[in-house]
Amino acid sequence: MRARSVLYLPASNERAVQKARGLACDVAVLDLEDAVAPEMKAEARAAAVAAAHEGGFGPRLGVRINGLDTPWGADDLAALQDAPVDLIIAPKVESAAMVRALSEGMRPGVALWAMIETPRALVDLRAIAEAGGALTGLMLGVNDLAKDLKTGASPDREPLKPWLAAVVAHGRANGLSVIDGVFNRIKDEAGFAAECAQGKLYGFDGKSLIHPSQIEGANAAFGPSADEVEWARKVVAAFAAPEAAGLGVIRVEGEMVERLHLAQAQDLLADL
Ligand SMILES: CC(C)(COP(=O)(O)OP(=O)(O)OC[C@H]1O[C@@H](n2cnc3c(N)ncnc32)[C@H](O)[C@@H]1OP(=O)(O)O)[C@@H](O)C(=O)NCCC(=O)NCCSC(=O)C[C@H](O)C(=O)O
Ligand SMILES: [Mg+2]
Repeated sequence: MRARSVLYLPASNERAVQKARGLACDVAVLDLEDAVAPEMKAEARAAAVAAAHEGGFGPRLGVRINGLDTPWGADDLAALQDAPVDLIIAPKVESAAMVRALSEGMRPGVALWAMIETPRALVDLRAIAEAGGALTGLMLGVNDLAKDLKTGASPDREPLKPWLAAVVAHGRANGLSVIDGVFNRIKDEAGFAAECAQGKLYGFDGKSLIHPSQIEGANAAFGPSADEVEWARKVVAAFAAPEAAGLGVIRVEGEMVERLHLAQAQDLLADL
């Protein structure tokens, strides 16, 4: 299922919760972690459970819980046991054991996305990605990562590039969804578009978002472009032609095309 646009909103913000119901994001995530002040944690948890029961959020609803090593994480997980959510997002996952502990506390059928946002998670990325259980996705947390790595500011995320590639590689190797991190400058449309394009280039399925104004750009950037759709149709048509019967490789508009490209084209068209 598509996850081009993954919109966070504080579960404690009633107005944002209401607004999210009418938005075109692929996943809405009610946040219980960093967007909620410590004194509001219990109230936000109850609001998230109530909002989930009320429903109306579009394709998929997730809740980002607090870490199990905080005073709130276990209660968050327990409160979500009977709530109709599709996804639980766990912040600051640092080990396979953490993935297993989270999975054991979840209702079967609910998916887990692990946030990769600490240096320890980078070092143990392989074990986390291979942990199994309910894990179906990796989500980059660029704010925490930049803070803990002590990287400098950079217009094109220069210091994070190895980790963008590593998260995609470990995610793909294990059949997981891979979601890029947030872009904080809400008004910087050009910067956001450039970062979406970069995320797509690295192989991410979609982007974490913080404001409704970012949804349309993310859906466009992480969906196939008109040119990609046109090319996919040409590849499928070329392999369907009688002269391609029995061939593993053909030439389409001057380019070598193999059956792996046919499979890629068929996948792209199936997702439309
Ligand atoms: C960043 C914001 C606090 C800005 O809020 P505000 O100034 O109120 O925005 P607007 O006035 O432009 O809002 C216009 C309307 O849109 C609604 N709205 C705003 N944001 C959202 C949202 N995310 N989802 C749904 N609806 C939203 C407002 O309510 C207005 O509605 P209305 O008045 O009815 O028209 C705010 O955008 C915000 O809180 N964003 C989400 C912040 C968040 O969840 N952060 C935590 C996740 S990101 C993170 O933690 C990163 C990661 O862990 C890492 O380490 O990198
Ligand atoms: Mg974070």
